Amino acid sequence: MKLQLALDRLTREECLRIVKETEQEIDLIEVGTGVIKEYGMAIVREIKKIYPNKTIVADMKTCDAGGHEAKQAFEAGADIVTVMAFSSDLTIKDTMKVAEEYRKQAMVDLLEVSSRDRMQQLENIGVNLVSLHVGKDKQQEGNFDTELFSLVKGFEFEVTVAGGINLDTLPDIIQKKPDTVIVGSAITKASNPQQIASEMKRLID
Ligand SMILES: O=C(CO)[C@H](O)[C@H](O)COP(=O)(O)O
Repeated sequence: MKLQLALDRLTREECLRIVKETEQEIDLIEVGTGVIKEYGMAIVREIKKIYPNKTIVADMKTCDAGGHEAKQAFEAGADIVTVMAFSSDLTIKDTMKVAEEYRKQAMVDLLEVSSRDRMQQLENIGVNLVSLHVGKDKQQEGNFDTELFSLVKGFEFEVTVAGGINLDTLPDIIQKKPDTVIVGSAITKASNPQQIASEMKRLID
């Protein structure tokens, strides 16, 4: 199981500091959507240059123009881009096609998807990497709940999970054996990010 650090609602300087403090503990670095909106592809390029051996996720949250946005991120050094599950199949297919051309990956974000029919459609079009995700706003009603795993039960997807995951909720999530756990605020807003990341990594390993 891998640990993905999500950099959201942070300045460039905060991003660089937190990654530096936690680099030994984390497997993947996610450049969050808001950070990309603030700094563009420049920050993806900068982080990849400093950490060439880390897998960089550009959380583009693409919902249209999939091929174009995927190309932008891969050209900047991203290894994985995100595309929304509720977008058109054509958008998802174009994103995956570009990912294949670059020998990279597209991750389909399941935010607000609750239908297993949609999961079947995603499987049918060749999706293999998905993210079970409770969005930041929705977290006001509760953080990631392991009930969400029922959406992917019986499918062969590689599964990542995200949505307010912290040290209290992590043990139950680990029981469900996702491939990757994505953690943002619990690490980035901690007074000692390295300590929290280290405790999480210990639980995951
Ligand atoms: O994609 C995201 C928000 O849309 C975040 O990356 C994801 O939710 C993880 O961050 P946090 O642990 O703070 O919820």
